Amino acid sequence: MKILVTAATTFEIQPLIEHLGSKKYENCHISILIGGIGMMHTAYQLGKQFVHNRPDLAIQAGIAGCFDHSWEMGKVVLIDREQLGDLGVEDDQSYKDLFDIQLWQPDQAPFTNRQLINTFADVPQLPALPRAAGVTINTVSGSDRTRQLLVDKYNPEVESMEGAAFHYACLEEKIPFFQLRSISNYVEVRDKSKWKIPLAIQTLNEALIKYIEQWN
Ligand SMILES: O=C(O)c1cccc(C(=O)CC[C@H]2O[C@@H](n3cnc4c(=O)[nH]cnc43)[C@H](O)[C@@H]2O)c1
Repeated sequence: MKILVTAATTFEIQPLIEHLGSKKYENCHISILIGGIGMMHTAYQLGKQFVHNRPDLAIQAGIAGCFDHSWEMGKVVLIDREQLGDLGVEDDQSYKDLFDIQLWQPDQAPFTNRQLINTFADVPQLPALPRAAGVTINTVSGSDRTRQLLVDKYNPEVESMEGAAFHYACLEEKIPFFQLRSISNYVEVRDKSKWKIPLAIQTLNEALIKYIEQWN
């Protein structure tokens, strides 16, 4: 079993990297790919990786913002669907995405009804974690206007900068996959002092290590 673990930055999966150390698992081989922040880097790195070293399972792990203030920081979720939050056109006061202006069709592969859905088919021993809807953007949302636009249009629970690119690449290549996100902040008017990045990294890596240890 070849498992690829990918993250935007080394920082986010450093505890996993240290845990793996020189460990050898009998039943699997784990590769790490640091793909960089954002969709462009992620798509390029994954595309290259899948050509040269196609995994049996791909896992994307990272921190993220959440829209619901009742969620606790450090909550870890599995993303079961992704949408692109800022690929489109401005039309005076309104924003239209590529489906709205019919450049893309709602069910064009690998989209289903405008979404990049993970059915988790063929994922072995899927972690029993809450599932959530993701939206992926190029600019971390930091205003009430943008937050409301995304909520009204996509009804997301979690925001990241890489999720949709990962879903797209895995769906296109038919590689079983799952995306783990740990909440580091609320999507709100930007106040970096409220972000809980160390906590989110800790809980993210606990979930990752728990999953990987099943193969020991
Ligand atoms: O502004 C800063 O000083 C700063 C310092 C460290 C990290 C950041 C980020 O914006 C992290 C982006 C990174 O983490 C994911 N992430 C985390 N929270 C969010 C969010 O609310 N919206 C979108 N992405 C988020 C993202 O996937 C990136 O990989 C800033």
